[in-house]
Amino acid sequence: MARTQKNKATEYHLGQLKAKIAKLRTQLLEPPKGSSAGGDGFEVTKFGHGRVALIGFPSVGKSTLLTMLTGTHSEAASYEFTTLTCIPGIIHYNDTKIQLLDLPGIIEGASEGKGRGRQVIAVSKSSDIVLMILDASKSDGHRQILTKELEAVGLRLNKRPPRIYFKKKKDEKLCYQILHEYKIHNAEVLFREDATVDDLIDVIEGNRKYMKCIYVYNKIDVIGIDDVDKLARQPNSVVISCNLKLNFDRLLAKMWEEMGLVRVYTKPQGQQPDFTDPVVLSTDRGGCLVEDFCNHIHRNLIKDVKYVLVWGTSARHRPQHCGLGHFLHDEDMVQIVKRKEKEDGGRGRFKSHSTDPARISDREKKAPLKT
Ligand SMILES: Nc1nc2c(ncn2[C@@H]2O[C@H](COP(=O)(O)OP(=O)(O)OP(=O)(O)O)[C@@H](O)[C@H]2O)c(=O)[nH]1
Ligand SMILES: [K+]
Ligand SMILES: [Mg+2]
Repeated sequence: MARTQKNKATEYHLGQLKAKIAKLRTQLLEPPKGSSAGGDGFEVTKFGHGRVALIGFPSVGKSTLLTMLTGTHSEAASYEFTTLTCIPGIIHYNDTKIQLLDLPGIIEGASEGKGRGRQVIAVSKSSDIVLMILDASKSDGHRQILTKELEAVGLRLNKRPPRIYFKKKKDEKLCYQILHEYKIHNAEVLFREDATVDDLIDVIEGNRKYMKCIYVYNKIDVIGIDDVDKLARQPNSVVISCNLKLNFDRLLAKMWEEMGLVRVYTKPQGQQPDFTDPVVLSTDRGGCLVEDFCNHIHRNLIKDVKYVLVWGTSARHRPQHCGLGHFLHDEDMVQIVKRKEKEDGGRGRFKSHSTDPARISDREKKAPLKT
Protein backbone atom coordinates (compact mmCIF):
# COMPACT_ATOMS: atom_id res chain seq x y z
CA MET A 1 0.00 0.00 0.00
CA ALA A 2 2.87 2.36 0.81
CA ARG A 3 4.26 1.80 -2.68
CA THR A 4 0.94 2.42 -4.43
CA GLN A 5 0.50 5.94 -5.74
CA LYS A 6 -2.62 7.58 -4.40
CA ASN A 7 -4.94 8.76 -7.16
CA LYS A 8 -8.48 8.28 -8.41
CA ALA A 9 -7.52 5.13 -10.32
CA THR A 10 -5.92 3.36 -7.34
CA GLU A 11 -8.48 4.54 -4.76
CA TYR A 12 -10.67 1.45 -5.07
CA HIS A 13 -7.75 -0.89 -4.95
CA LEU A 14 -6.39 0.77 -1.77
CA GLY A 15 -9.83 0.76 -0.15
CA GLN A 16 -10.13 -2.94 -0.82
CA LEU A 17 -6.71 -3.62 0.68
CA LYS A 18 -7.62 -1.65 3.80
CA ALA A 19 -10.77 -3.72 4.24
CA LYS A 20 -8.79 -6.95 3.77
CA ILE A 21 -6.27 -5.91 6.44
CA ALA A 22 -9.04 -4.92 8.84
CA LYS A 23 -10.67 -8.33 8.37
CA LEU A 24 -7.42 -10.17 8.99
CA ARG A 25 -6.71 -8.11 12.11
CA THR A 26 -10.11 -8.98 13.49
CA GLN A 27 -9.38 -12.67 12.89
CA LEU A 28 -6.04 -12.29 14.65
CA LEU A 29 -7.81 -10.96 17.75
CA GLU A 30 -10.22 -13.85 18.00
CA PRO A 31 -8.97 -16.42 20.50
CA PRO A 32 -7.82 -19.67 18.84
CA LYS A 33 -10.67 -22.14 18.39
CA GLY A 34 -11.16 -24.43 21.36
CA SER A 35 -9.38 -22.20 23.90
CA SER A 36 -11.25 -20.00 26.34
CA ALA A 37 -10.66 -16.26 25.89
CA GLY A 38 -7.69 -14.83 27.79
CA GLY A 39 -7.22 -17.30 30.56
CA ASP A 40 -3.54 -16.96 31.46
CA GLY A 41 -3.90 -15.18 34.76
CA PHE A 42 -3.81 -11.77 33.16
CA GLU A 43 -7.41 -10.76 33.71
CA VAL A 44 -8.10 -9.04 37.01
CA THR A 45 -11.55 -8.79 38.59
CA LYS A 46 -13.16 -5.40 38.15
CA PHE A 47 -13.41 -3.35 41.30
CA GLY A 48 -14.62 0.13 42.23
CA HIS A 49 -16.41 2.74 40.18
CA GLY A 50 -14.12 2.74 37.18
CA ARG A 51 -11.02 1.21 35.68
CA VAL A 52 -7.90 2.93 34.33
CA ALA A 53 -5.08 1.13 32.47
CA LEU A 54 -1.43 2.20 32.39
CA ILE A 55 -0.05 1.65 28.90
CA GLY A 56 3.49 2.41 27.82
CA PHE A 57 6.90 1.28 26.65
CA PRO A 58 9.09 -0.57 29.15
CA SER A 59 10.71 1.43 31.95
CA VAL A 60 8.75 4.64 31.54
CA GLY A 61 7.69 4.46 35.20
CA LYS A 62 4.29 2.71 35.13
CA SER A 63 4.96 0.60 38.21
CA THR A 64 6.54 3.51 40.09
CA LEU A 65 3.39 5.52 39.41
CA LEU A 66 1.05 2.72 40.50
CA THR A 67 2.91 2.32 43.76
CA MET A 68 2.77 6.06 44.44
CA LEU A 69 -0.88 6.60 43.58
CA THR A 70 -2.35 3.48 45.15
CA GLY A 71 0.07 2.35 47.84
CA THR A 72 0.02 -1.15 46.31
CA HIS A 73 3.60 -2.19 45.70
CA SER A 74 4.50 -3.03 42.13
CA GLU A 75 8.13 -3.92 41.48
CA ALA A 76 10.05 -1.13 39.72
CA ALA A 77 13.62 -1.33 38.41
CA SER A 78 15.88 0.20 35.82
CA TYR A 79 15.76 -2.83 33.50
CA GLU A 80 13.03 -3.37 30.89
CA PHE A 81 10.12 -5.79 31.40
CA THR A 82 10.28 -5.69 35.18
CA THR A 83 6.51 -6.11 35.28
CA LEU A 84 5.28 -9.34 33.68
CA THR A 85 1.63 -9.43 34.59
CA CYS A 86 -1.30 -7.18 35.51
CA ILE A 87 -1.09 -5.57 38.97
CA PRO A 88 -4.22 -3.82 40.26
CA GLY A 89 -4.29 -0.99 42.80
CA ILE A 90 -6.99 1.35 44.09
CA ILE A 91 -7.05 5.13 43.97
CA HIS A 92 -9.33 6.81 46.51
CA TYR A 93 -10.45 10.08 45.00
CA ASN A 94 -13.55 12.26 45.53
CA ASP A 95 -15.16 9.57 47.70
CA THR A 96 -14.93 7.08 44.86
CA LYS A 97 -12.68 4.13 44.22
CA ILE A 98 -10.87 3.84 40.93
CA GLN A 99 -9.08 0.68 39.92
CA LEU A 100 -5.66 1.39 38.42
CA LEU A 101 -3.95 -1.38 36.46
CA ASP A 102 -0.18 -1.66 36.07
CA LEU A 103 0.74 -3.67 32.98
CA PRO A 104 3.87 -4.99 31.29
CA GLY A 105 5.54 -2.60 28.88
CA ILE A 106 4.53 -2.95 25.24
CA ILE A 107 6.74 -2.57 22.22
CA GLU A 108 6.33 -1.99 18.50
CA GLY A 109 4.62 -5.04 17.03
CA ALA A 110 2.55 -5.67 20.18
CA SER A 111 -0.66 -5.77 18.14
CA GLU A 112 0.78 -8.67 16.15
CA GLY A 113 1.54 -10.53 19.35
CA LYS A 114 5.08 -9.38 20.18
CA GLY A 115 5.88 -9.65 23.89
CA ARG A 116 2.70 -9.81 25.90
CA GLY A 117 1.17 -7.17 23.68
CA ARG A 118 -2.10 -8.91 22.92
CA GLN A 119 -2.93 -9.59 26.57
CA VAL A 120 -1.98 -6.05 27.57
CA ILE A 121 -4.20 -4.62 24.87
CA ALA A 122 -7.09 -6.90 25.84
CA VAL A 123 -6.90 -5.63 29.43
CA SER A 124 -6.75 -2.01 28.33
CA LYS A 125 -9.86 -2.54 26.21
CA SER A 126 -11.68 -3.59 29.36
CA SER A 127 -10.93 -0.29 31.07
CA ASP A 128 -12.78 3.02 30.98
CA ILE A 129 -9.87 5.23 30.11
CA VAL A 130 -6.21 4.77 29.22
CA LEU A 131 -3.23 6.57 30.71
CA MET A 132 -0.50 6.40 28.10
CA ILE A 133 2.70 6.78 30.10
CA LEU A 134 5.58 8.31 28.14
CA ASP A 135 9.18 9.08 29.02
CA ALA A 136 9.45 12.86 28.71
CA SER A 137 13.16 12.56 27.93
CA LYS A 138 12.60 10.25 24.95
CA SER A 139 11.37 10.96 21.43
CA ASP A 140 7.70 11.78 21.06
CA GLY A 141 7.64 9.19 18.25
CA HIS A 142 6.82 6.67 20.99
CA ARG A 143 3.41 8.17 21.34
CA GLN A 144 2.68 7.65 17.63
CA ILE A 145 3.99 4.07 17.69
CA LEU A 146 1.80 3.18 20.68
CA THR A 147 -1.23 4.88 19.20
CA LYS A 148 -0.73 2.87 15.97
CA GLU A 149 -0.44 -0.39 17.92
CA LEU A 150 -3.68 0.33 19.77
CA GLU A 151 -5.41 1.45 16.55
CA ALA A 152 -4.41 -1.82 14.90
CA VAL A 153 -6.47 -3.76 17.42
CA GLY A 154 -9.51 -1.53 17.21
CA LEU A 155 -8.89 0.99 19.98
CA ARG A 156 -9.72 4.55 18.97
CA LEU A 157 -8.21 7.09 21.33
CA ASN A 158 -9.85 10.48 21.87
CA LYS A 159 -12.09 10.03 18.84
CA ARG A 160 -15.82 9.77 18.54
CA PRO A 161 -17.53 7.09 16.45
CA PRO A 162 -18.03 8.08 12.78
CA ARG A 163 -21.48 9.31 11.88
CA ILE A 164 -22.40 6.66 9.36
CA TYR A 165 -25.68 4.81 9.49
CA PHE A 166 -26.73 1.83 7.47
CA LYS A 167 -29.37 3.12 5.06
CA LYS A 168 -29.50 3.50 1.29
CA LYS A 169 -27.06 5.16 -1.09
CA LYS A 170 -26.88 3.59 -4.48
CA ASP A 171 -24.16 5.24 -6.49
CA GLU A 172 -21.07 5.00 -4.34
CA LYS A 173 -18.70 2.61 -6.09
CA LEU A 174 -15.97 2.61 -3.46
CA CYS A 175 -18.49 2.01 -0.68
CA TYR A 176 -19.92 -0.88 -2.71
CA GLN A 177 -16.52 -2.36 -3.18
CA ILE A 178 -15.74 -2.35 0.53
CA LEU A 179 -19.10 -3.80 1.45
CA HIS A 180 -18.49 -6.41 -1.24
CA GLU A 181 -15.22 -7.35 0.44
CA TYR A 182 -17.30 -8.11 3.53
CA LYS A 183 -19.74 -10.12 1.41
CA ILE A 184 -22.49 -7.63 2.22
CA HIS A 185 -24.65 -7.43 -0.90
CA ASN A 186 -27.79 -5.94 0.49
CA ALA A 187 -27.39 -3.00 2.83
CA GLU A 188 -28.51 0.55 3.39
CA VAL A 189 -25.75 3.00 4.16
CA LEU A 190 -26.21 6.65 5.03
CA PHE A 191 -23.27 9.01 5.43
CA ARG A 192 -24.00 11.79 7.89
CA GLU A 193 -20.56 13.32 7.45
CA ASP A 194 -17.64 13.28 5.04
CA ALA A 195 -16.26 9.96 6.27
CA THR A 196 -13.07 8.17 5.23
CA VAL A 197 -12.61 4.58 4.05
CA ASP A 198 -11.24 3.75 7.50
CA ASP A 199 -14.35 5.19 9.15
CA LEU A 200 -16.59 3.01 6.98
CA ILE A 201 -14.52 -0.08 7.82
CA ASP A 202 -14.78 0.78 11.53
CA VAL A 203 -18.56 0.94 11.27
CA ILE A 204 -18.79 -2.37 9.38
CA GLU A 205 -16.43 -4.14 11.76
CA GLY A 206 -18.48 -2.73 14.61
CA ASN A 207 -16.06 -3.89 17.33
CA ARG A 208 -14.14 -0.66 17.76
CA LYS A 209 -13.75 0.77 21.22
CA TYR A 210 -13.71 4.56 21.58
CA MET A 211 -11.72 5.55 24.64
CA LYS A 212 -10.39 8.65 26.29
CA CYS A 213 -6.62 8.67 26.63
CA ILE A 214 -4.48 10.97 28.73
CA TYR A 215 -0.85 11.31 27.62
CA VAL A 216 1.21 11.29 30.80
CA TYR A 217 4.79 12.49 30.37
CA ASN A 218 6.81 11.12 33.29
CA LYS A 219 10.41 11.92 34.33
CA ILE A 220 10.18 15.66 33.73
CA ASP A 221 12.91 15.96 36.37
CA VAL A 222 15.48 15.05 33.72
CA ILE A 223 14.48 17.55 31.02
CA GLY A 224 14.65 21.33 30.74
CA ILE A 225 11.83 23.65 31.69
CA ASP A 226 11.21 24.73 28.08
CA ASP A 227 10.61 21.15 27.02
CA VAL A 228 8.33 20.55 30.00
CA ASP A 229 6.35 23.61 29.00
CA LYS A 230 5.96 22.36 25.41
CA LEU A 231 4.74 18.91 26.50
CA ALA A 232 2.35 20.33 29.07
CA ARG A 233 0.66 22.50 26.45
CA GLN A 234 -0.29 19.59 24.18
CA PRO A 235 -3.94 18.53 24.24
CA ASN A 236 -4.93 15.74 26.66
CA SER A 237 -1.46 15.80 28.21
CA VAL A 238 -0.20 15.95 31.78
CA VAL A 239 3.46 16.19 32.79
CA ILE A 240 4.62 14.49 35.99
CA SER A 241 7.68 13.27 37.85
CA CYS A 242 7.40 10.23 40.07
CA ASN A 243 10.84 10.94 41.52
CA LEU A 244 9.89 14.42 42.66
CA LYS A 245 6.18 13.62 43.25
CA LEU A 246 5.34 16.45 40.85
CA ASN A 247 1.86 17.26 39.52
CA PHE A 248 -0.01 14.16 40.78
CA ASP A 249 -2.96 16.32 41.84
CA ARG A 250 -3.32 17.60 38.27
CA LEU A 251 -3.12 14.04 36.91
CA LEU A 252 -5.80 12.78 39.30
CA ALA A 253 -8.08 15.73 38.55
CA LYS A 254 -7.72 15.20 34.80
CA MET A 255 -8.33 11.48 35.18
CA TRP A 256 -11.47 12.12 37.21
CA GLU A 257 -12.72 14.62 34.65
CA GLU A 258 -12.21 12.24 31.71
CA MET A 259 -13.96 9.35 33.47
CA GLY A 260 -17.17 11.39 33.54
CA LEU A 261 -18.40 9.97 36.84
CA VAL A 262 -21.37 11.55 38.60
CA ARG A 263 -21.72 11.45 42.39
CA VAL A 264 -25.26 11.67 43.68
CA TYR A 265 -26.01 11.99 47.41
CA THR A 266 -29.17 10.40 48.71
CA LYS A 267 -31.07 12.62 51.10
CA PRO A 268 -33.45 10.87 53.46
CA GLN A 269 -36.47 13.03 54.39
CA GLY A 270 -35.66 15.47 57.20
CA GLN A 271 -31.99 14.44 57.34
CA GLN A 272 -28.71 15.45 55.78
CA PRO A 273 -27.25 13.01 53.27
CA ASP A 274 -24.12 11.02 54.01
CA PHE A 275 -21.58 13.07 52.10
CA THR A 276 -18.95 10.34 52.31
CA ASP A 277 -21.07 7.75 50.56
CA PRO A 278 -22.34 8.88 47.16
CA VAL A 279 -24.08 6.77 44.55
CA VAL A 280 -21.55 6.82 41.70
CA LEU A 281 -22.88 6.61 38.16
CA SER A 282 -21.27 6.79 34.75
CA THR A 283 -22.27 9.09 31.92
CA ASP A 284 -21.34 6.54 29.25
CA ARG A 285 -24.72 6.69 27.59
CA GLY A 286 -24.68 10.44 27.23
CA GLY A 287 -25.75 11.50 30.71
CA CYS A 288 -27.09 10.30 34.00
CA LEU A 289 -30.86 10.31 34.48
CA VAL A 290 -32.88 10.21 37.69
CA GLU A 291 -34.05 6.88 36.28
CA ASP A 292 -30.46 5.52 36.30
CA PHE A 293 -30.05 6.73 39.88
CA CYS A 294 -33.24 4.95 41.01
CA ASN A 295 -32.32 1.75 39.16
CA HIS A 296 -28.95 1.81 40.85
CA ILE A 297 -30.55 1.92 44.30
CA HIS A 298 -33.03 -0.84 43.58
CA ARG A 299 -34.22 -2.62 40.48
CA ASN A 300 -37.89 -2.29 41.39
CA LEU A 301 -37.79 1.18 42.89
CA ILE A 302 -38.92 3.01 39.77
CA LYS A 303 -42.53 1.93 39.88
CA ASP A 304 -42.90 3.37 43.38
CA VAL A 305 -41.34 6.72 42.61
CA LYS A 306 -43.80 9.61 42.51
CA TYR A 307 -41.19 12.27 41.88
CA VAL A 308 -37.79 13.28 43.21
CA LEU A 309 -36.49 16.48 44.78
CA VAL A 310 -33.15 17.61 43.40
CA TRP A 311 -30.65 20.07 44.88
CA GLY A 312 -27.51 20.96 42.98
CA THR A 313 -26.31 22.43 39.71
CA SER A 314 -28.84 20.47 37.61
CA ALA A 315 -31.76 21.98 39.54
CA ARG A 316 -33.39 25.27 38.58
CA HIS A 317 -35.01 25.70 42.00
CA ARG A 318 -33.89 24.55 45.41
CA PRO A 319 -35.16 21.89 45.41
CA GLN A 320 -36.60 21.18 41.98
CA HIS A 321 -39.39 18.61 41.56
CA CYS A 322 -38.15 16.26 38.82
CA GLY A 323 -39.30 13.21 36.92
CA LEU A 324 -37.29 10.18 35.88
CA GLY A 325 -36.08 11.87 32.69
CA HIS A 326 -34.16 14.65 34.47
CA PHE A 327 -30.38 14.69 33.92
CA LEU A 328 -28.38 14.77 37.15
CA HIS A 329 -25.04 16.54 37.63
CA ASP A 330 -22.03 15.58 39.70
CA GLU A 331 -22.62 16.29 43.43
CA ASP A 332 -26.39 16.66 43.14
CA MET A 333 -28.49 15.71 46.14
CA VAL A 334 -31.67 13.69 45.59
CA GLN A 335 -34.66 12.87 47.77
CA ILE A 336 -37.06 10.26 46.47
CA VAL A 337 -40.75 10.81 47.11
CA LYS A 338 -42.67 7.57 46.79
CA ARG A 339 -46.21 7.03 45.68
CA LYS A 340 -48.62 6.12 48.48
CA GLU A 341 -50.20 2.71 47.96
CA LYS A 342 -53.76 3.84 47.38
CA GLU A 343 -52.75 6.63 44.99
CA ASP A 344 -50.90 4.33 42.62
CA GLY A 345 -53.14 5.41 39.77
CA GLY A 346 -52.58 9.06 40.59
CA ARG A 347 -49.75 9.81 38.22
CA GLY A 348 -51.55 12.92 37.05
CA ARG A 349 -49.51 15.52 38.81
CA PHE A 350 -46.10 14.68 37.42
CA LYS A 351 -47.06 13.33 34.08
CA SER A 352 -45.53 16.36 32.39
CA HIS A 353 -42.17 15.39 33.83
CA SER A 354 -41.83 12.51 31.40
CA THR A 355 -42.31 9.57 33.74
CA ASP A 356 -43.44 7.78 30.59
CA PRO A 357 -40.69 5.22 29.89
CA ALA A 358 -41.04 5.64 26.12
CA ARG A 359 -40.32 9.32 26.40
CA ILE A 360 -37.35 8.78 28.61
CA SER A 361 -35.64 6.45 26.21
CA ASP A 362 -36.37 8.95 23.47
CA ARG A 363 -34.66 11.69 25.44
CA GLU A 364 -31.79 9.42 26.18
CA LYS A 365 -31.25 8.88 22.49
CA LYS A 366 -31.16 12.61 21.95
CA ALA A 367 -28.74 13.17 24.82
CA PRO A 368 -25.51 14.73 23.59
CA LEU A 369 -22.70 12.20 23.23
CA LYS A 370 -19.83 12.91 25.58
CA THR A 371 -16.72 13.09 23.42
N1 LIG B 1 14.34 10.27 36.63
C1 LIG B 1 13.23 9.62 36.88
N2 LIG B 1 13.22 8.29 36.89
C2 LIG B 1 12.06 7.65 37.15
C3 LIG B 1 10.85 8.36 37.40
N3 LIG B 1 9.87 7.47 37.57
C4 LIG B 1 10.42 6.25 37.47
N4 LIG B 1 11.74 6.33 37.21
C5 LIG B 1 12.71 5.25 37.05
O1 LIG B 1 12.45 4.57 35.83
C6 LIG B 1 12.82 3.19 35.96
C7 LIG B 1 11.70 2.31 35.48
O2 LIG B 1 10.61 2.42 36.36
P1 LIG B 1 9.45 1.32 36.40
O3 LIG B 1 8.40 1.85 37.32
O4 LIG B 1 10.00 -0.02 36.66
O5 LIG B 1 8.96 1.40 34.89
P2 LIG B 1 7.85 0.47 34.18
O6 LIG B 1 7.25 1.34 33.15
O7 LIG B 1 6.96 -0.13 35.16
O8 LIG B 1 8.80 -0.63 33.49
P3 LIG B 1 8.39 -2.11 32.99
O9 LIG B 1 7.60 -2.78 34.04
O10 LIG B 1 9.71 -2.75 32.82
O11 LIG B 1 7.67 -1.92 31.72
C8 LIG B 1 13.16 2.96 37.43
O12 LIG B 1 14.54 2.94 37.54
C9 LIG B 1 12.56 4.17 38.12
O13 LIG B 1 13.25 4.52 39.29
C10 LIG B 1 10.90 9.79 37.39
O14 LIG B 1 9.94 10.50 37.59
N5 LIG B 1 12.11 10.35 37.11
K1 LIG C 1 11.39 -1.28 34.50
MG1 LIG D 1 6.53 -2.07 35.54
